[in-house]
Amino acid sequence: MSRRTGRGLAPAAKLAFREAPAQLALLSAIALVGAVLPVAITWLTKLVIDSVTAGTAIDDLLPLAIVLAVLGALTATLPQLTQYFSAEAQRRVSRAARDRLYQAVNRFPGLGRFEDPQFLNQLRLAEAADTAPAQLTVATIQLVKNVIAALGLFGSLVIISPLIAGIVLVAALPTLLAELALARRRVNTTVRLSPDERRELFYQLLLSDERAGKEIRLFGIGDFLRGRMMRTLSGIHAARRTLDRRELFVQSGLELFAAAVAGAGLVWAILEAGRGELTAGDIALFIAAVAGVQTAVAGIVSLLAQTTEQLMIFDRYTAVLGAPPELPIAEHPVGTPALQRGIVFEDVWFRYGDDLPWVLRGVTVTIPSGLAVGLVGKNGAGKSTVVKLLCRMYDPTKGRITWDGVDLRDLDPAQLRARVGAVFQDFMSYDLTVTENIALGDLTALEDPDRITAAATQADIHEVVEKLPSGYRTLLSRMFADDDGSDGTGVVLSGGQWQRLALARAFLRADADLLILDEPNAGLDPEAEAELHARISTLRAGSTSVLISHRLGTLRDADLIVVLDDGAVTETGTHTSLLSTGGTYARLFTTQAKGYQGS
Ligand SMILES: Nc1ncnc2c1ncn2[C@@H]1O[C@H](COP(=O)(O)OP(=O)(O)OP(=O)(O)O)[C@@H](O)[C@H]1O
Repeated sequence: MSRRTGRGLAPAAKLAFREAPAQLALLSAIALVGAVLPVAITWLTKLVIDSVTAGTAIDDLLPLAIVLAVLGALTATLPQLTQYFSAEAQRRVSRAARDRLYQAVNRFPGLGRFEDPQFLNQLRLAEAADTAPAQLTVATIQLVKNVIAALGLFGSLVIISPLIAGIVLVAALPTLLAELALARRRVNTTVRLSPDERRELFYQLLLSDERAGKEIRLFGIGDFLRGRMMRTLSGIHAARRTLDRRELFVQSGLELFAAAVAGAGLVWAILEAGRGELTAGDIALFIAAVAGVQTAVAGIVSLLAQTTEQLMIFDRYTAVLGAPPELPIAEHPVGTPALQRGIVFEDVWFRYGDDLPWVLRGVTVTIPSGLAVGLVGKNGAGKSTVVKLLCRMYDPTKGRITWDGVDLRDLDPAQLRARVGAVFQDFMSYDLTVTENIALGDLTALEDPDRITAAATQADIHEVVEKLPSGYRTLLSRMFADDDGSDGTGVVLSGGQWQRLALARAFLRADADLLILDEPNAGLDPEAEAELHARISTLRAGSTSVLISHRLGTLRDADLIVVLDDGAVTETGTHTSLLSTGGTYARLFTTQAKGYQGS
């Protein structure tokens, strides 16, 4: 166990003892009893045998036999008690460990970590490590127990034959080294297989996903995906098989070696007894002590290996917990005041990774406070990226974005986001009730049905909701059943209806300083789209909005239209001024208008 890995033991034990103090204290007490019992039983057995062979009266032997029987019964119950209390400790500690892990995950301010495969591998290992603190602590307690037991039995062996005692001890050394090497190999294999296991999980989820199911069936790609999943699984199994084989050979070899040492010791003891050097009780003590020491040493070795393995896994857990925020958070963030003047992009350059192409190339644009700004551009021009930067999901690679003159980097991201309402292009549909789906926009509305209804009405989904089986309490899911189990099928909305719910979620923040709608009308019919825009202009009159749409007609009333082309702003102006300039906007608009007129 390296010193770096070993350092994880203290925080793991601290967490474990804080979450399950009673269980771990009981486990320690049970372990102590379990450590002393084998030594006591071994010596009592010798005493009984020697007394029998010396012809001691049965009345004197009976109390000894009863004590032995009681100790035997106690020995039999200890494993069950150990199992019960360690399972309970495991549950309590892993619950706390998981809670901490996802608190840490929630603390990452941006999206960068979730697009980093290395971090995702780390996270997958950390997710599997929530049992590590309890396992480590229980293993350490068991380790101490085995050391005490081994010392007691070893002492007994030394009394009979220091030479054999020495041989048994030395014989344990290769086992220890081999088991530690195997433990390290096991963890390295798990780390190496983590990306494959994530991929295998991806295929599994895909094959049972309702949305993917449509394409899978239409294109007939189920067997293709299943084949890929099975190939990945075979690769994982092959790696694990290689490891298992190695363990089989190493461990069988070690077992044979231990048996040979014990056998040789037994032959020696019988020869000694033949020469009258050892009594029958001595032989019984010898056999029990050799077996006991070997079992205890094997236990120590396997616990050390387990501890090493768990510590290496716990290392990944602490790595995720200790990962710094991927966006620098100002030590003393400036409060985010209500937007007065506007948001300014100052020569903003952005790419998603150092080895990826530039997505924004020197964007300089002002979103003046109180105006509705339309963002227009071809697919991949960088519109949604601008939106993500506005919410500070990422920081510009070069340049800066200011909120009333303050760099977004100097603001507290949570405060900034509290001032923004948004419907993203890839908005979420939650398998929750209608109320919950809307209230996620502002959790304070969860207990305020009037606000929920008002937001739903503004998004023009109220009437649809009222017709649902349980109105606003209807569960929108085919994946989960209602809690009361009365409706096993759940309700599914149409694409446009989901989009309206996402709008309602954003409208809960109707007084937000900035409302961003990234193609909120993609799933809406033309009438609904016109109504939506009329409603937004009334609702947001005098407030700042950024609207993205490929249907340029819906943006013609925007106070300012910004055209983005290949990551750069190429035109800005009103609909009328841009049409008269005859640039990209004019070309796109005229093409669309012609399309609608059928000419
Ligand atoms: N998370 C990401 N990681 C890497 N590249 C990305 C990521 N998101 C977007 N991109 C790339 O950035 C470019 C701009 O994408 P963006 O989504 O901003 O365009 P858009 O103008 O909103 O396009 P559309 O009209 O199709 O929605 C694209 O080339 C895309 O491949």
